[in-house]
Amino acid sequence: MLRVEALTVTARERTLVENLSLDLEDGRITCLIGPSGCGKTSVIKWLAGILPAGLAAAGKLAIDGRDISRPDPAIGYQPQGDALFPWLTIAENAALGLEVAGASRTSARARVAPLFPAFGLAGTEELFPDQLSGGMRQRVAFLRTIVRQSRFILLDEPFSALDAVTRMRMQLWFLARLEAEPRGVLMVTHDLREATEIADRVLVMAAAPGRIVADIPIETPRAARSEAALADLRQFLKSLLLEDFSS
Ligand SMILES: Nc1ncnc2c1ncn2[C@@H]1O[C@H](COP(=O)(O)OP(=O)(O)OP(=O)(O)O)[C@@H](O)[C@H]1O
Repeated sequence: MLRVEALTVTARERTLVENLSLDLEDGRITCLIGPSGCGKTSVIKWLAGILPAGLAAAGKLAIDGRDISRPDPAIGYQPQGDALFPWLTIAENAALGLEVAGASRTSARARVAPLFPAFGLAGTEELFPDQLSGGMRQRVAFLRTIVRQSRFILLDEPFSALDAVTRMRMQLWFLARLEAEPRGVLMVTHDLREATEIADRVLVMAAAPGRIVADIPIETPRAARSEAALADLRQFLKSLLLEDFSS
C-alpha cells in the first residue's frame, strides 16, 4: 500500500493542492479525475519526485508504512502523451527506463527485446517513433514503464492523444497486461467513460485549492460494465465535477 498524507503544493503564495491524502492499493487501478487545473498532474509529479521548479510541496509518502524519498524504484511514471524521443529507435526508447534506473545499455536492450511480441511491437525495434501509429507509440511508452517492474505506476492521461478506436483497443490491451502483471496504478484521466470502464476506484478532485472530494470504489466486475450498468455512476461523477465546492 502506498500512502500520501497531507500533501500541500504551493506556487509562491498560491495554494494549488491542499491537505490531500490518498491510498493506492497494490494490484488495483485508481483513476484520478477533476476539472482542468485542479492539480492532478502536480500530485502525480510530486509522487514521481519531479515537481517543477517554482512549486513547493509538503507531505508524507510511505509504502507499507515506510517513509520513502524519490525517485524510488517502487514508483514508475509515464508522463502525458507517449514522450518518446524521436531521435532514438523504438528499441532504444523502450530500454531507456531501465538505463535511467542504472542498467547498462546492453542489459537494458536484452531485457526489453523478448517483450516486443507481447506488446504487439515485433519487428519495430529499429524503426523510429514517427514510423509507428499512435497506439504503437503508446505501447512502447507503456513497455518502457512496465519493464522497470515498479510496484506502482503513475500514468498521466496515457490515452488522451489517441483516436477513439485506438483508444478502446489500448484500454483493453492495457487491462490485459495488468491482469498478467498486476501493479498498483494511479491514472489521471479527463474521460469519465475511461475512468468508469477501467478503474477499481475513482478519486474525484475539486479545484482552488485542489483536494479530493470523493473516493468511489467501483464494485461492478469489468465484464459487466455495460453502458446501462455505468450510466448512474457516470451521471454522479459528472455532477461532482460540475459541483461548486468553493463555499
Ligand atoms: N510550475 C508551475 N508554476 C506555477 N504554477 C503552476 C506550475 N505548474 C502548474 N501550475 C498551476 O498549478 C495548477 C494545477 O496544475 P496541474 O497541471 O497540476 O493541474 P491539472 O489538474 O493536471 O490540469 P489539467 O487537467 O489541465 O492537465 C494550475 O493552476 C497551474 O496553472
